[in-house]
Amino acid sequence: MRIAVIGLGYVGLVTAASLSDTGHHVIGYDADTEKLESLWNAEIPFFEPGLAQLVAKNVDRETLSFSSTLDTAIQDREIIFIAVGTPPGSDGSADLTNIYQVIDSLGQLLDRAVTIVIKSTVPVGTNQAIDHTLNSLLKSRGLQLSCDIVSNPEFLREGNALYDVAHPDRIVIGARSRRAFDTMRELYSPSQFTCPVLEMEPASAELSKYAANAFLASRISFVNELSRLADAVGADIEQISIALGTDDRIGPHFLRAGLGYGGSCFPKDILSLQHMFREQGIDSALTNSIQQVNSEQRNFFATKAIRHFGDAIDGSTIALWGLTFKPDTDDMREAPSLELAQLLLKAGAALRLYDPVLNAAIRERFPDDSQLEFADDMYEAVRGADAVVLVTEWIEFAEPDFSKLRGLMRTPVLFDGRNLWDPAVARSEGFTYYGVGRP
Ligand SMILES: NC(=O)C1=CN([C@@H]2O[C@H](COP(=O)(O)OP(=O)(O)OC[C@H]3O[C@@H](n4cnc5c(N)ncnc54)[C@H](O)[C@@H]3O)[C@@H](O)[C@H]2O)C=CC1
Ligand SMILES: O=C(O)[C@H]1O[C@H](OP(=O)(O)OP(=O)(O)OC[C@H]2O[C@@H](n3ccc(=O)[nH]c3=O)[C@H](O)[C@@H]2O)[C@H](O)[C@@H](O)[C@@H]1O
Repeated sequence: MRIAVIGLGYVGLVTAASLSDTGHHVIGYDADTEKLESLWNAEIPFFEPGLAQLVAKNVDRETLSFSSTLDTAIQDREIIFIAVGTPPGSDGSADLTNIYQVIDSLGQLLDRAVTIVIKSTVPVGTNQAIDHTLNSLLKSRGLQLSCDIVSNPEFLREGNALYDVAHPDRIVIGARSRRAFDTMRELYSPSQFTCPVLEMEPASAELSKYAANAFLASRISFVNELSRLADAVGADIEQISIALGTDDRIGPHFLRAGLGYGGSCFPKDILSLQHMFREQGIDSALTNSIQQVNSEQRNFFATKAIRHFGDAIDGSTIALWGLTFKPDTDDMREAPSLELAQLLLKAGAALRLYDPVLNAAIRERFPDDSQLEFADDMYEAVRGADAVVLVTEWIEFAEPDFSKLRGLMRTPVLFDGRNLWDPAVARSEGFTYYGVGRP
């Protein structure tokens, strides 16, 4: 099928590359000209494993290309995906400015009926409102055509995005006509999509996306809250998570205690969901507490370091390993490292920061502070340090050379914010070890 993808961020570019790889013909467009320049130069503007190769492969075989104008991007297309950002507004609701910019332009440019697919995460009612806006714009131009608006929320995880898009657990389609459902089924007909295709009303599709993210986030907050009790009573949250996860009714995923979730989506989508509850005048005590528990978790963990050092934290040097919100991405949106760094700096520690994908954009996210410096190597970061705080569980941190580490550090103390290391091994190597909810 002939497809346009508008918005080439994490979701848009992965969608464009993956659909082109299944044999569809895809043209991508983004309002950010620098992003397009990089793509024309075969550079991917962000880090996602495997994406550079997939883009290059499909550009080469001419199933994927990029356009500098919306007008050319949508010419002769059957389906137009919209995957622009929907960041949180000041009241927590999703800011739909980017989406409506695209819809207004489409209202001026379209001269044929197409299927418009909303991939961006949008509050309930948005698809219906877009339907009204776009089709009114077309009508005001004297055109007798009606575009189908389809909600097709995305469930990919950064760092795992190509796999997730190629092997989804389900495909959710919210539409109002048989024609739209059939177009989407044809789009997802390539044999790799063996999962259930769920057809529903757009409102249910929109809310399914928020429900999934809030539910996953609630599991994380639940284990994190429990980890504080485990810490206090000498129980081990890792063993408790296994005991929980082996119950078929619960399942093992998203039960890892740590520093809480970050990223562009859980925090913003929960704010947006809270806003929807407020708008309807419905109490949302459970949803409200997900985010509250999450931010408390950073304090809970920073307090371990602050208590360990006492007054001596002023004058101490602490290395932070892992800065991105999770491994295998360079995304710093709502990364726990940002909050943790602030808390430790405020307590008086000097910080040495390292991340495997450390780049200028990551450095810029931290305060310009004489007490904070960056290291280009994980061991360089710990030279003369009084403690290491493991913030993001990149694979390269999984099995450090403990004896080298001990030799480089001033005092051998580990704060393992992701329960990545075996406490018994760390202690046998001569380290004082603190995890999350572990005795
Ligand atoms: N990042 C993720 O893992 C996931 C994100 N989502 C949702 O997908 C949407 C996009 O998220 P990301 O890809 O992370 O955002 P992003 O910020 O990485 O990319 C958005 C892109 O849209 C472009 N854009 C903004 N306004 C535009 C316009 N008027 N015309 C053309 N391009 C425009 C921006 O320049 C940017 O390149 C959001 O609604 C998000 O909630 C859903 C599932 C997963
Ligand atoms: O809407 C979105 O943007 C996406 O949000 C999440 O994906 P993502 O944020 O990329 O990454 P996750 O793997 O879900 O991790 C989110 C955060 O939770 C944390 N986490 C995850 C799992 C866990 O057990 N414990 C835990 O603290 C991670 O460290 C990370 O900070 C969802 O998993 C995707 O399904 C969804 O499409």
